Amino acid sequence: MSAQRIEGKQISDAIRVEIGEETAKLAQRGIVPGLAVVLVGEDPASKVYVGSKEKACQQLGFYSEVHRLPASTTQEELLAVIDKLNNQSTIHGILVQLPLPKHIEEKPVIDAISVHKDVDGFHPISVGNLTIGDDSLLPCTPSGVIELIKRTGIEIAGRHAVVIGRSNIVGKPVAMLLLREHATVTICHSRTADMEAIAKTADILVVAIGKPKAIGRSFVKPGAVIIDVGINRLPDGKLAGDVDYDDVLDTAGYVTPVPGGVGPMTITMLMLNTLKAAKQANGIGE
Ligand SMILES: Nc1nc(=O)c2c([nH]1)NC[C@@H]1CN(c3ccc(C(=O)N[C@@H](CCC(=O)O)C(=O)O)cc3)C=[N+]21
Repeated sequence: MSAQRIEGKQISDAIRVEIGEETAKLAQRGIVPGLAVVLVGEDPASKVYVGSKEKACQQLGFYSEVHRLPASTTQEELLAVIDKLNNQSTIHGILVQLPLPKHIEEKPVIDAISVHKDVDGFHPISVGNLTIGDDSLLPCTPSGVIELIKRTGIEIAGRHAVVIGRSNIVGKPVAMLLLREHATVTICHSRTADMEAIAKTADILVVAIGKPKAIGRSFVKPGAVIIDVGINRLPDGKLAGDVDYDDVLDTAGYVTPVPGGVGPMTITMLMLNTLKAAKQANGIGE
């Protein structure tokens, strides 16, 4: 038996159609969702991602601004750009592309973004709201993971979900979201003793460790749902996930590909957050 491939690109396209319809309705009331992306420096991968975000905005009829700042930009200059965007009424979402150059501290920059415009969901208040179950803008990759699972028709409640990785941008928030969906959640990381044995008890296995093809079939319970968050550029230029896709195919029940899995969902959830922020700024509830 071969695992079913979860087509992230197709699911993402379907959600974008829904976002486009909502955006058209808002346009009739004179509301246009606006996203500002701030890119500091010349990281080639970041440039590609920022280009995809810009394209998604165009496709959906959003207003977008990209602020391309030189690598020499100071912390103060970056904070001044954020302050301006916080106060700009045409902008409902602000995303500062990470990683930032080494001379800029991440925390003061994230803290400076208005919680109402925090479409990355990285602000401490957004993280706190997620943790206590209050409404907030959810981090894009983690909410994309949940959407992929739900829209594939997979039940989360009562299942054992194992998250491999404990980063603030993926591992921790995806664990909180799975908990909110009533999974029993285990988080594994570099100090976990016998990760293989724990992973093998997972009904849902979410992998976000940033090591190409690190997770093979020896980590997989037969029939398990595997969500691969990794995007690693191999020396030959190809992309690989953190999961060895071909190796797990005969054991898993469902598996996401890379590319075409979680990646496209991340950008779609960013668009959804921007739409939500625009509605909230105009006093329109969910
Ligand atoms: N403040 C901030 N927020 C982010 O959300 C953020 C960030 N910084 N820094 C970088 C990471 C990475 N990221 C991706 C988004 C889309 C794809 C994506 O669409 N990938 C496609 C194509 C990949 C390709 O061909 O290069 C796929 O997986 O199929 C990947 C990665 C957002 N990030």
